[in-house]
Amino acid sequence: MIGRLNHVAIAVPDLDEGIRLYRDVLGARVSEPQDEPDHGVRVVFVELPNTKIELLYPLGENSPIRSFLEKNSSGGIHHVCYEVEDILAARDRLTGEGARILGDGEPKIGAHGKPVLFLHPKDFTGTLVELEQV
Ligand SMILES: C[C@@H](C(=O)O)C(=O)SCCNC(=O)CCNC(=O)[C@H](O)C(C)(C)COP(=O)(O)OP(=O)(O)OC[C@H]1O[C@@H](n2cnc3c(N)ncnc32)[C@H](O)[C@@H]1OP(=O)(O)O
Ligand SMILES: [Co+2]
Repeated sequence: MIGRLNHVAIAVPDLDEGIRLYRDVLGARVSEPQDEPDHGVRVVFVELPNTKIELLYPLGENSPIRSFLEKNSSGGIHHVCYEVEDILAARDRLTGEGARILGDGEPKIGAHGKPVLFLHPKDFTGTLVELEQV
């Protein structure tokens, strides 16, 4: 059911420093920061030949990454995003398997303008999983 790895997300305590590290030190192509108020994050995409790295910085008081950064003060890998062809079919199959969909269970539009869902990290060996319909 899952397809390609769309991105690996890294939460960062300092977005400018994250951009500097990926652009100037590692020599990658890095997008302009974009605010995603529906998701409570500011994001930057690092474009690699085979996938993307999403640098995440909290936006707003209720950012879902705030407590993660409190526990991981240097930042850290926050989630992996797998592509699916049909997000509602994926959701129904996963809920049938007992996995918990985060939020209200309905897809939101993600940073690429496509529907996304998140699965509880405790149901996937401690890793927060995002699904994106492509
Ligand atoms: C723009 C979009 C896109 O790409 O298109 C995005 O990616 S937006 C990316 C940002 N959006 C999201 O992450 C949305 C989905 N995330 C959420 O709903 C939340 O972050 C949760 C995953 C439910 C965690 O919420 P919160 O940190 O407030 O809860 P909590 O501190 O009580 O954590 C509950 C337990 O889960 C663990 N936990 C929390 N975040 C985790 C993570 N990222 N990876 C692995 N484990 C994690 C905690 O350590 C804790 O375990 P212990 O109890 O063992 O200590
Ligand atoms: Co993401």
